[in-house]
Amino acid sequence: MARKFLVGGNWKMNGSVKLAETIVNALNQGKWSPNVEVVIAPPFPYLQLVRNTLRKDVGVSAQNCYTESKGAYTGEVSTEMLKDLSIGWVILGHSERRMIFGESDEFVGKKVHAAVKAGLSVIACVGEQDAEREAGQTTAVVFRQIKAIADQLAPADWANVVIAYEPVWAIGTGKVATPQQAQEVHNELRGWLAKNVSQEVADATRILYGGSVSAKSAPDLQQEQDIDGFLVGGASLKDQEFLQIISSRQ
Ligand SMILES: O=C[C@H](O)COP(=O)(O)O
Repeated sequence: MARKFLVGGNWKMNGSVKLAETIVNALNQGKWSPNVEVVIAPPFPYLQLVRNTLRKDVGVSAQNCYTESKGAYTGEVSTEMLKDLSIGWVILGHSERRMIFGESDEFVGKKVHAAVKAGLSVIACVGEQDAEREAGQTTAVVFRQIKAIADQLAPADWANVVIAYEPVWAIGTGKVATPQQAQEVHNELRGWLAKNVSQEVADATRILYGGSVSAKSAPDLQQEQDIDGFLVGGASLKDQEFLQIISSRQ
């Protein structure tokens, strides 16, 4: 089954009105293969500006949301608010949320459930830390993380979930996983879905790679069978490089 290649740009806590305008203009004028879907994830304050000015065939994503639809949760943003702004996507379980803000596997699973139930599409992140890879625990860690998500979902919910495999040691370090390293884990994750959810879900679910993706590394990475796209951090803030990454796939 053909899975449409997806390139996501996660700005993290970076950007400004000016940068948002620059990236929107570049994407609005950009040309790429119809076989590639593009989603960008600016910080909350820029979501509306970006959604209102960006071409409609490019998705806009939040970088987080809460499990509840409204209430006394100071500082949080609900799925309903995202929908109110016509934001169709949310990134959940990013390693920075897990490590800096202490989000547990279970909490990430609950957020994914809440977002899918609200009708949002989710990019759900998993990935091991350096020491875990060194200790031979990569598979155990990503299986534990994906299980906590799957535990909250019905098989049909997977139609709106994309997995992003982001080894923590490769994020923002310039130390990109080799295509073989990434392919190996993507294949394990797909196998996990086949065994624990269904073969159909395993075949249809897109698994993105994230971690120091650049215009240089993208062409080789995208050739791997189980790499269905990228979640790009730093390079998504550079409009021309981001366009080059999108165009690495035909
Ligand atoms: O969400 C994106 C990833 O954390 C990758 O970030 P990076 O491309 O800056 O390494």
